[in-house]
Amino acid sequence: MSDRSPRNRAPQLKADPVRRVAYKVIRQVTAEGGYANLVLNKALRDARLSGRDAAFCTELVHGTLRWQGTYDAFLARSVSRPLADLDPELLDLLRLGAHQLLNMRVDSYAAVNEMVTLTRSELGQKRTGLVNAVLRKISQRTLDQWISTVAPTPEEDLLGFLAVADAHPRWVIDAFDRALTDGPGAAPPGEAVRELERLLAADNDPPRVTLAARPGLADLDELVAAGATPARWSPYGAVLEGGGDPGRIEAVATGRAGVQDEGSQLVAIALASAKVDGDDTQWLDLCAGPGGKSALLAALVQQRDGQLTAVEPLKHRAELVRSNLRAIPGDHKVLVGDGTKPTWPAGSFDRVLADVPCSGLGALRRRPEARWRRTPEDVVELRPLQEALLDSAITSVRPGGVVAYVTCSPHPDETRAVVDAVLSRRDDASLEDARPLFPDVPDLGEGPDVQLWPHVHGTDAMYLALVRRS
Ligand SMILES: C[S@@+](CC[C@H](N)C(=O)[O-])C[C@H]1O[C@@H](n2cnc3c(N)ncnc32)[C@H](O)[C@@H]1O
Repeated sequence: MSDRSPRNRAPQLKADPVRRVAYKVIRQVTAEGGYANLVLNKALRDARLSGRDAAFCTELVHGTLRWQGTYDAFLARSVSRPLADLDPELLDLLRLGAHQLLNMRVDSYAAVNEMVTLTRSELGQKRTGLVNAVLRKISQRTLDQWISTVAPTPEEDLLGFLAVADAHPRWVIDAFDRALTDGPGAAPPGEAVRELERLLAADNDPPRVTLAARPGLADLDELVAAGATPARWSPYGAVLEGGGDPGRIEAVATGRAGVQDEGSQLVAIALASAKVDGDDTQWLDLCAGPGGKSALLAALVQQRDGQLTAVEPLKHRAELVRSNLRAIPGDHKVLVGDGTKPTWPAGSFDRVLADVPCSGLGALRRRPEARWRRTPEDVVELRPLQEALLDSAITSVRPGGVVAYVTCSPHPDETRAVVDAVLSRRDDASLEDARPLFPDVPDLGEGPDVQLWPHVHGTDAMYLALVRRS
């Protein structure tokens, strides 16, 4: 963020409206479990912030949330009582101040004064002394100096150092390290640490907005004419380099194109392009909400005169699937139901997507708060459902048909471990090499499953295993 003189001005009596909006958004995320992107977009609209003010507010919110755990480690050294004893609203103000002092080019004097003024207006005069004192302490060191103060040295504990320096919970770093060491597309021996560092850095960069032209309804030229650049591998993908509101593009507004990460497009295309002999008209999306992949699959099966059935247990998410399918011709069905309890006969489908609920650790770039909200227990708790859904997907596909097991997480306990466990109990299904279904995509390793990475492919960390029913 560049130095913005209006933000570096002398102390104000009234709180800066942009910082106030940022603070309110952060409160809704940390106290009420809101999703930063949704809450922020609404708050920017309600406060009519645009241009530089909107960009400043976005950086305040995203940066503060992304770096939360690291700032807490610094704050714990700067406050005389345990952080857990601080009022949560005060802690959020301190985190917001720390972000401006350590990661944005805001003048320290201005940052502290603005936060004191904001404290006075939001929490009353009594709290201003503590905020002033703590933020002055924070301002006495640079980010690197703070990291050396609180983190283990890289020689002592490299992953512990990276957890602080790159703002990821330690358990997440351990999982990424495992995936990069022995998962599909593992880094060459000795390279895993460098890869891990690149991955963590990529997670701290906001992703570019990628669009998918729905086959038969829009083509890439139309998106390019609207200012997008063709994506690297998806024949339907285009990137809005400068960001901006995708809804202004007519094809997106009318549902002929959608916003979809290139990795999500690639896994759906991979399922659609696996070789299947015989009938190929009945496709199932077993975990469909909100329906990004359903839309791409429905458009593709429509070109084969076929039909997509999409299943989603949550009514409001099933509505989102319907809305995503609204522009796609054909007799596609959206069922509100539990994918582990099929209401259709076994072997009804030629292709099945099981894009199972997961920790989402592959999409940390787009969800700034997610890394601190998820816990290792989430991964453990999701496991039985993931296994049951893959099992049900295999039962739902006919002999000779294929299942794509997909997660937007590279955590080994959600990817290979699930596939191995399910296949070890079934003698009617086996794993196939999925790499040829990703033509031209580099660095897919030894297979047979595929792991995409933000730092290698610029996509979310999508995982795909291709299972064929015998
Ligand atoms: C990773 S998301 C799917 C994303 C979707 N394929 C897309 O591209 O938009 C997983 C979905 O599975 C749904 N889900 C949860 N439990 C389920 C179950 N028992 N059966 C089917 N779907 C389930 C969740 O509600 C969520 O919408």
